[in-house]
Amino acid sequence: MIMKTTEADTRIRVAHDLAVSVAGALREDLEQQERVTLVLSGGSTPKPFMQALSRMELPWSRVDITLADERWVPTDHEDSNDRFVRTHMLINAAAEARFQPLVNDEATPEAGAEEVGQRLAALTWPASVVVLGMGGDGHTASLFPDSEQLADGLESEAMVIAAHAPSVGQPRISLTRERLMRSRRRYLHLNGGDKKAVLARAMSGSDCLELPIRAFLDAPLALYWAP
Ligand SMILES: O=C1O[C@H](COP(=O)(O)O)[C@@H](O)[C@H](O)[C@H]1O
Repeated sequence: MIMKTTEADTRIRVAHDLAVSVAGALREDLEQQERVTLVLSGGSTPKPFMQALSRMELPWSRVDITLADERWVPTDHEDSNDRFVRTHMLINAAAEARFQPLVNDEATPEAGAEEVGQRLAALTWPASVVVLGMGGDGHTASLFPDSEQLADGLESEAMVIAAHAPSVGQPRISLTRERLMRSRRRYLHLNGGDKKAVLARAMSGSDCLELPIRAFLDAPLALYWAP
């Protein structure tokens, strides 16, 4: 369920509002525990959010950052979420944070998933914050409606799954729904009327295989949206 909706008239403003909320949540948890885990999404939407968050004052050396999903491409590839995080998040004050990538040197996500899962298992769970995005087809992380691995990603108790979808070219690796839900707070960051309409459609139905974002609407989710 959408517990709280924060809207702003510009994408920069909503990105800043989200960064303030995430920083506050991390600070709160860092008062209680030594390390915290922050799970971020790739795609184009999070860039101003990451840049704003990177400037927030926090004990960043105690923050572990990882991703909700990744393309199985070299980390210098222009589509790499790893590269995106290093460019837009691990800068300014947040350069002190530790980053845990979702890729390794294996040729495929199937071959690499076990090692990635072991590394992620060593982080602090539940994660303090998961920031999700959503595509126009209702996918979130790399849980795509046209993926043969979707049902597994929604039901498996594994840390990660290898994912392939005809709608996207590159093989992917994705945290499962179970792992993304293993978090104290979840935020959904969207821009544009089209995505708002997709979310409204998701909220009025129940088939998670049609719109995978539905699988995250049965628990509190805070929406951050700008036109
Ligand atoms: O492929 C992906 O798409 C979604 C949304 O991306 P955006 O470019 O529309 O912001 C993203 O949440 C997901 O992590 C990413 O891998």
